[in-house]
Amino acid sequence: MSKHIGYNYTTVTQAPYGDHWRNLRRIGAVEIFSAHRLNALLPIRREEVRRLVSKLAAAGSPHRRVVELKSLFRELTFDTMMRMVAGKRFYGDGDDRGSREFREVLKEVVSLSGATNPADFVPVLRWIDGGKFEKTVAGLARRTDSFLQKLIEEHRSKKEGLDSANTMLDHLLALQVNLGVSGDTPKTPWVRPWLSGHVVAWTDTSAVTLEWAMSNLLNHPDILVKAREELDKQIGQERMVDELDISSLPYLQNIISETLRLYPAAPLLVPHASSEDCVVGGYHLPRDTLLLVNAWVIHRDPNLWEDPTSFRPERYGKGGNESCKLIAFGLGRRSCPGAGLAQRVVGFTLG
Ligand code: HEM
Repeated sequence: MSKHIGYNYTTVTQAPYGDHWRNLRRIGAVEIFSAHRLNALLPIRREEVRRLVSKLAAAGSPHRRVVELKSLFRELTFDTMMRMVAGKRFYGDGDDRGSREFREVLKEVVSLSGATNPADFVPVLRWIDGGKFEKTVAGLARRTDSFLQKLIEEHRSKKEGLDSANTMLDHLLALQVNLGVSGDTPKTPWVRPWLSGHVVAWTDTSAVTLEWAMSNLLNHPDILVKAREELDKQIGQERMVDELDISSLPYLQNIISETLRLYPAAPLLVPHASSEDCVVGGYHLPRDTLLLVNAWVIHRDPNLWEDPTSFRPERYGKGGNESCKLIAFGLGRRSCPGAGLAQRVVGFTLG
């Protein structure tokens, strides 16, 4: 995966700690994930959440009907992502052949990401598998790359119909020009890896979290009632919640934390590798050892959590340090740079 999808270990998720990784993170922090940039893209998120609400209202009327939320959440997060990144939708009015193909490719990439290839751990299996896994991944990487290249060209030529003024891609391209870099060539291979790394990490994580949050709310009617009461008190029934209101909804935030604890979207985080000999939890790890962190188990450890398998948003409100024990976004320098954005999108949509 890291060789092909990860542009030979140069995406932010796959790059080893060092100058290249630091540059990618810095570009993200300053140009993309700063409060200023995220606020500028708020109208997109607001419009996409409104579209979801309209779809739900249309699907549920005139009589109560069953609505399949999973695909609606996936559409919402995917379109929000692609409009913020590239200025166009990939479902709805953007549902052409190219968009469908890209969605399919990304779905496969995500399903093969993480720790799914046994040959990465037992190299002899590579020989038994006859290189089939690698060929599949190399094919997916080629398709992803040609799609991203096309997107970059569309933005460079300011293709008609693109809402191009303030997208992440335009900021990245402007930065390339400002840095005096002539283009996204093999010598300066960072725009496509930047896009690829972030789009893959973004795909599904927020949609899965939304799906679990809704499932938990529906399975715990008492918690749903409390969440509604908080909304009515802080926002009122007349008005739609705005992303900016989320900070006044602590109970809703606790529901998201509890969802991420019991159902972390990346249950094994992202595989880490030791850059030098070290000791973790009393175990000696030689340099270059692959380390998987099982957040799912840690989040359900009875030594750390009271009544660990129950869904109890109240556990965060007692002035304790429960939320410090959450590692759903990782910890330290490799922790998720999209955590703030994800929490905004999930909170806003639930609200
Ligand atoms: C609920 C949503 C999300 C969850 C639960 C999540 C979780 C994670 C986790 C667990 C990691 C690995 C941390 C580690 O191994 O220490 C990670 C890394 C990462 N995430 Fe997220 N993420 C989410 C949304 C996003 C979004 C919206 C973006 C981008 C826009 C994003 C971009 C990234 C990137 C680029 C990395 C790699 C960071 C690095 O290696 O330096 N994530 N995420």
